[in-house]
Order: sequence, then C-alpha cells, then structure tokens
Amino acid sequence: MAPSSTPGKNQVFIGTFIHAKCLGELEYLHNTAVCVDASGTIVAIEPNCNQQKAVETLYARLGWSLDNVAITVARHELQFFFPGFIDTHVHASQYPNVGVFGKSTLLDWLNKYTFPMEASLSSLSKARRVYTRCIRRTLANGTTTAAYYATIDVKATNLLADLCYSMGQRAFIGRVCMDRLGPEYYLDESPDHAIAATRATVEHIRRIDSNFELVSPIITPRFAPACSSEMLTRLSELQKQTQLPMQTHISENDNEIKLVAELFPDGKSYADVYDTHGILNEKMILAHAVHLTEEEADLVAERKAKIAHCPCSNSALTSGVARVRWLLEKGIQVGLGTDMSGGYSPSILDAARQATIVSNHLIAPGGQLSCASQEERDKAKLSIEEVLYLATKGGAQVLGLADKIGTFEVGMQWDAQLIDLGRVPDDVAEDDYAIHGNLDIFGWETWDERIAKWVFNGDDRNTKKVWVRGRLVHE
Ligand SMILES: Nc1nc2[nH]cnc2c(=O)[nH]1
Ligand SMILES: [Zn+2]
Repeated sequence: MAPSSTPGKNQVFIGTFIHAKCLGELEYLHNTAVCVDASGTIVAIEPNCNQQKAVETLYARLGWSLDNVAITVARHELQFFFPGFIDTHVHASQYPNVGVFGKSTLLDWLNKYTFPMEASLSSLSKARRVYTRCIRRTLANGTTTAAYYATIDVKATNLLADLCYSMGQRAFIGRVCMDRLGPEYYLDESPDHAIAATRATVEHIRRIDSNFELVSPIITPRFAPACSSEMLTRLSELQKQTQLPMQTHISENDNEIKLVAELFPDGKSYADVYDTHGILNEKMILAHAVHLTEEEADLVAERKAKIAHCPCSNSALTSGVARVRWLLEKGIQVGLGTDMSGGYSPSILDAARQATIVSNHLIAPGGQLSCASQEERDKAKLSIEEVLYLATKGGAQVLGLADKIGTFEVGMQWDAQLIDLGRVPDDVAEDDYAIHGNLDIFGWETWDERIAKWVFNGDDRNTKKVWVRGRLVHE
C-alpha cells in the first residue's frame, strides 16, 4: 500500500475563497492568499494579495524559501476555492447499486438489492474494484471526508481503509454489525463475533494510521431492527472503552419504526431504544431522522447526538422529508449524507441541492404545505447558504472535526476544492465555453447568484482539483 504522503512542500493558493462560517451566510474572500505548510495546515490568510506580493512579503514572514513553495493561482474570475464536501453517511459497499432501487421502500430494498450486494464483497477482488471506484467518484465530486459503512466482512472493510488511506480521502470506516434481520449468509453469528470483528478493524486502522489522522474506525450497529439488545449493549461498552465515534440509522421509514416497536416492546420510542442501550451520545451520528417525534428530537438534542440528513435517499426510497429547520432549532448539529445507494447520487453538491428542494415540501414544524401560512412555509425552507453550510462546516461538526476542516481559517487543514464555473461568453469563443459542464454564466450575475447556479446546475465537471491535508487527490 502506498503511504498517504503529505506534499512535503509549502503551498500558496491565490484567488477567491468562499466558505460558510455560520449557518446562512457565505463569506467571500477575494484577491486572497492562503498559505499551507508541508503538513497541510493553513498557516496564513492574507487579504489584498497577489502572487508577487506573496513572494515579496509572505515568504519572508513565514520563513519560506522560494524553491520550496508550490503556487496554485485561480486562473480566472469564475474559479474559486471552496472547502471540501463532507459526506456524513455513505455505504461504499452499495456503490454498484446506485440508481437501482425500482419502486422499493426500505425493508424490501434491503432484502432485494442491498444485503446480496454487500455480501458479495467478501470477494476481495470485487471489493477492491467497488471501493476504488467509489472513492475515485466521491473525490471527483469534491468529497474530501466520508463516513463510510463497509460490510460485515473484516478483510474487505480493512481494504476500504487501506484504499482511503492510499488515495488520500479522509474517512471513517465502519465494519457493519448485525446479528438479525439479514439473510443467514449475511449475519454476525453472535455479539461476541461482532465485537471481535470490529476490534480487528480498529487494530488494522491503528496499524496504518496510528493516530487516526486521516482514517478512523467508527463503531457501526446497522440499525435497531438488525441488532439484538445484547449487540447494542456490547457495542456501547466498546464505545465507552475506545471513545470512538458511532453511526447508525434512525426513524427512516414507517414499517421500520413499527418493527422497532415490535422488537423492543419495552422501548418508549426508537430514540429511547438507542438511549437505554447507552449509544445515544455526542459521538453518535444518526442517519435520516425523518419521522422523529418531538420527544425523540428533544432527547437527541439533550444527548448531543448528531444527524446525517440524506434527502436524495429519503426521496428515492419514499421515506419522507426530514424536518431540518426543526432539528437545527433544537440545537442539533446536522450534516448531509448521500446515503448511497439508498441515495442514487455520489455528490454532496447534489445532496445540498435536494436539501433545499425537499425543504420546500415542509411547513415548520411539519405537515402539508397546503395548510401552512406563507410565513410557516418560508421558515421551513433551507437557503443555498444554509445547505452549503451543512455540506461543509455542519458535516465537520457532525463528525467531530470542526476544529480541523469545513472552513478556511488559520490552524485548519487544507481540505479544499477548486471550482470552475466556466467562462463568460465575452471571454471565450462560443464553441469553447459550450463544453464547460452544465452551467452558463453570463457575466452579470452577483456572486450569490453564481453560487446558486453552481448548487442547482453544477456537477463534477466544475470540480477541477481536490486536496486533502494539502495533498492533491483529484485533478
Ligand atoms: N438507507 C439505508 N437505511 C438502512 N437501514 C439499515 N440499513 C440501511 C441501509 O443500508 N441504507
Ligand atoms: Zn444508510
């Protein structure tokens, strides 16, 4: 396995930088230089700067010599740097199934498409093909960090960790734990077995990345219907010993919620089942949360658990619409997830787009548009600035990385993407700009309008370069 090297050179990036430091607001830093040291950490941000000024003043201040600095300059006005996207919920093992879900809903989708695909990745050659393509594709879409579910197979899960490490994607790697609900050929034989397997993955990752700086294990009970009470208790004990993060699903689909009530008759609610088993805490990332009750959302907030909002999946599998504004107003930290292959798109830009669109179908705190006042309808809607926050800094908070990634600030790591919105017609011959992706910029748009166009019509063709910890990982 090739080591995930840092570049070994200091770097300067010059141009426009855009990020969301707080919910609902984008900050634009034009004509700016961002200096990144050889470890991939931002060490200076200089406004009113160009290449010449950077060389003349910044290098001296930082003690850098000319021959040890690589410079990347945005090539024209419609290129800008943006923080790397953070996918807080994605099943790498389901990647071959993206788009293949027919009219199924969660429980039949799991049986028909998902469990057979995941089980088939015990073939390491197949796992390598699938995981390599998944990482390549998500990097190409600007995802610098992903919280992955792999499968129950330890060797294949460890391979996903190896590949993330060597391809340079920041990742959380979850060996899936499930001792019921799945087909016989795809189950943990006991909670003991699941604990040993999870520990084996933790130890493997410790060997390749001892401080979990790029790749970290994450404890992964699939969801309550697939885990016995003993399994949840044992995983909770493991989490308390290791202090590792955890991820699972909650309240995605009506039949799933009914199943939880049947399987855990003493549980007051779905969230209560996780809480009474000791896994509802600040390290837990809950995917979906579509149908949480008021009491459950209050409990999630009180325990400081996080939520991965997966709008693409929630629409594809007819699960419903999560009430993101309502969750945020309770103080819950929310990020975005593709949830491939419940979701069909590998792109967090797409998740951001869909987060705005599905929020239009809600009133606050929940219900049908037709019986809400205009004010209530407008309140539930998420803005472009808000969904870009969820895609970056919100995701960083969900993964416990808000001090490292998600915005451009001194001390943060250079996890970033260079976005190119194309050229305005005046600059370039018609037949040239026509091939630049799916966006047409005319030149009169404000920056906010340019960003809105990117969110609604942009795609990986606009993502020119991607870096993680200063290392160029996609071009
Ligand atoms: N969307 C989704 N929901 C789940 N609930 C349990 N497993 C899964 C899964 O793989 N995908
Ligand atoms: Zn999922």
